Amino acid sequence: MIVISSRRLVKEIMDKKNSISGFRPPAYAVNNLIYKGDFLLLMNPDDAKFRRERKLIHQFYMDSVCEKRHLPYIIAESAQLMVDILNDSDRWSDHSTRYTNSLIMSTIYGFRTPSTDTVHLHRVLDIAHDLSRVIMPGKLPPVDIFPFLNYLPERLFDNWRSKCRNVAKKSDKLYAEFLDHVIERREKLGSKDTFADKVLEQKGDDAFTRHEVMYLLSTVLDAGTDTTSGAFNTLVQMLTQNQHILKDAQEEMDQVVELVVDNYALPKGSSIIVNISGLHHDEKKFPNALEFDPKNYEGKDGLATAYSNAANYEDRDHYGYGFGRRLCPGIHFAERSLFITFSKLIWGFDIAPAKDDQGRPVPINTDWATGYSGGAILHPDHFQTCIKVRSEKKREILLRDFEEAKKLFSTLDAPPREN
Ligand code: HEM
Repeated sequence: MIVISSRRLVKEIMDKKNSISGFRPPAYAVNNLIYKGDFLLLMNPDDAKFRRERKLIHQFYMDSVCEKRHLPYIIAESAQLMVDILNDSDRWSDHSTRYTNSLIMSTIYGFRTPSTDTVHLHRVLDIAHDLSRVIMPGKLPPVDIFPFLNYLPERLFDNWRSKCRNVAKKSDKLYAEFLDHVIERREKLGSKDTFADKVLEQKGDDAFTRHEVMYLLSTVLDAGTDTTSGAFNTLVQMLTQNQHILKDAQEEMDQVVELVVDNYALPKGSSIIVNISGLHHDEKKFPNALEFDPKNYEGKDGLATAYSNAANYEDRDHYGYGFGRRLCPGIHFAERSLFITFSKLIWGFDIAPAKDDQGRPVPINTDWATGYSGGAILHPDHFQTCIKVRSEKKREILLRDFEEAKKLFSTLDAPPREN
């Protein structure tokens, strides 16, 4: 096992030698028992299916498509997010989950998640929760390292096989229902130019099996949901704790936005772990690395896409979207989504620490070792914050934006009913 904590080595190994470093170690339980070989994140770059899937994702979520097709949905969904926060600020985090789920669902399947009560949202979250409980470190026997464990009765290891199969059953049911909704719609109305339509339109050698389609779509759904809401929730936490940064950002926004709202040998087969946290806390690069300080990125005015493949490793901004062969194919989409929601939030709202009975700010645990948890993606643990609209005029603009967004929402399907 090799751990990399240097920008230069990330460039040399993960980017330049990506035909070697983009492989994945085996993960029998998840890959075979749950996803039956159809989980993109565990596929290897020499697998033709990996290349076909990444190509389709890239084609549908690349820069120009985001700009033309997806941006109106990002703007419309973020308008609802702002109004949801306006009306129900205590549940801002639930609303950010609804936002990310609805946005990606509408691009994949052509129906949205209008409220935090929408049934399919809870079914998606429930499966993600079951999955993270099954794969939590220590829960599965290390069959990838000691294959003989596979031959021992599963009851010795907390019935791990049955647990994986149960997750697969629940997940198969949900993603089959989503897919059938699209297939039925295509029979009646033809293509709605969603990601599912594009995948179903693949012909001949490029055609996917039903199971492959279900899990290509669900991978994009999962990869695009928790990641984006995790970033949003962490921003709210950092702004709650760093009032001076919020004020500076609001001042900047008010000036601009009142007009428009809108040399190592790597043994073959080694597992390489890029120490992203270490890279982001490198004191040579960021002397105040433990502070939330956007000034560390001063002058980097482009989206992360602009720096993700920088020839000089020192020019890269951050590694949040990965690197090389496995660079996040949703980067163009996610960047627009985060830029728009972050800007609207800062422009429209004051975000301040909640106060206790004696008027003292309620402390927030931002220790990265103890204050964050989750499955594959870490989110801040629950914290108290107080979010209030900055002025009546801003409230009016946010409500007006939402009325405009409803026109676009009416072109999408109603969420399918559970079978
Ligand atoms: C803030 C938001 C996001 C962040 C920080 C993020 C980050 C990442 C990272 C670090 C990886 C590489 C994981 C690995 O090496 O195993 C990745 C992979 C991936 N991301 Fe994203 N992502 C985000 C949003 C999205 C969105 C919106 C989509 C879809 C539109 C998406 C689709 C994917 C897919 C399909 C993969 C798997 C690629 C592969 O295995 O080769 N992501 N993402």
